Amino acid sequence: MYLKNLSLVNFKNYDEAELVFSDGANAFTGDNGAGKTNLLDAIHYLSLCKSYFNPIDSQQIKQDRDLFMIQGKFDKDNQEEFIACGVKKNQKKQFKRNKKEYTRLADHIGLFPLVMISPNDIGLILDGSEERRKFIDNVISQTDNHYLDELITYNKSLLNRNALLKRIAETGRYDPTLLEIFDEQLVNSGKKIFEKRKQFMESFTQVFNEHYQYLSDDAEQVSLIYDSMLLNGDFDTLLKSAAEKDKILQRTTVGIHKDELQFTIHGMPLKKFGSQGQQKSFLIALKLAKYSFLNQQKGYKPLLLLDDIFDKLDDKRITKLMKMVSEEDFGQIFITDTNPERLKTIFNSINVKLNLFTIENQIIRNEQN
Ligand SMILES: Nc1ncnc2c1ncn2[C@@H]1O[C@H](COP(=O)(O)OP(=O)(O)OP(=O)(O)O)[C@@H](O)[C@H]1O
Repeated sequence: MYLKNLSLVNFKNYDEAELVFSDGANAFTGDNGAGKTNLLDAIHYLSLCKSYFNPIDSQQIKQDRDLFMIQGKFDKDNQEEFIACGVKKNQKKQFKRNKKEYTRLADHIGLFPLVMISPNDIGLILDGSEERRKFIDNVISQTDNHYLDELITYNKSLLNRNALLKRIAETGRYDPTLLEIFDEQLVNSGKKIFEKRKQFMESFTQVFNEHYQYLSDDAEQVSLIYDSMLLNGDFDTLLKSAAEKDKILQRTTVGIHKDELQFTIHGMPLKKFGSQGQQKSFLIALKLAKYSFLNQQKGYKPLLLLDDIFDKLDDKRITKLMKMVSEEDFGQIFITDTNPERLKTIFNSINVKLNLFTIENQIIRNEQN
């Protein structure tokens, strides 16, 4: 599966743009603010119906214009697939596959899988545990529809239970039957989510380790550990024993909403002890593991988008990474960099053909390297 071409109208800083891609390595180069990341984001739209960076569709319309259009042709198993996305100010987003409009955007997601690696992702390491739970939830739910349903049910039950705990504290009154019902709902979906996360993490961690060790040349010992209260006991029992504490605190203190992914380097927390390059390598290995997982589950290779990937990585890691993503385990890739000479040198050194685009004042020139 690969994207053959892309056409834009009034998307972010572009009036109009037309690009034809190769099924291997493609790169966008230009100064800061030239619009390199915007092109990656347009590709992200075609694949996942939304921007990677900004959830508000209307803000992607070029300033002072009324609508944007993104169109692209994918090749999937030698069949052409024409995808079009249009957003008009104050109107619902239109999304079409082969000229037929989707009634549910969810039906499109997963058909053209994509993995983006961007400097924005550093929050996965530096921010709170919710970011890391979102990461695993996102990967699992891309290949398992039931998982998302269980998550929705769990979160609803959690809200209900917390609201009840608050009411109990405020009124002093207590309906044990209602609490039992919410507990049962929470335990039911919580256990399923826990089992899926645990099972997923077993294979994911292994692939992650392989990618990290390759990138770092086995120089560093890193680990990715799934930590859940449910590893220490049955959810039902844990919930019952925390009941009094929960009533005092007016919230549910045990459950899979407290799960954490621990990232360590040489046994110490990565957030505090990892260098910026090591943190970036960790992030890349996580995303590449996501890529491998989607590839294995879907049976075809997702697109891989690498935004500003070279900053903070040493030359050895950059070359290893580029070599890896250009080899047969990976498919079509898109890279952004401010420095065209660096890109040319790296791709020449690994003997891989690069389809290079140079962007200046909205003009996109294509030169084959
Ligand atoms: N809705 C919009 N209308 C007009 N311009 C926009 C809009 N959204 C973003 N831009 C412009 O797009 C430019 C940023 O583009 P982009 O992030 O793609 O740059 P880049 O080439 O990746 O830069 P860098 O090398 O700094 O990462 C900015 O100049 C910004 O003002």
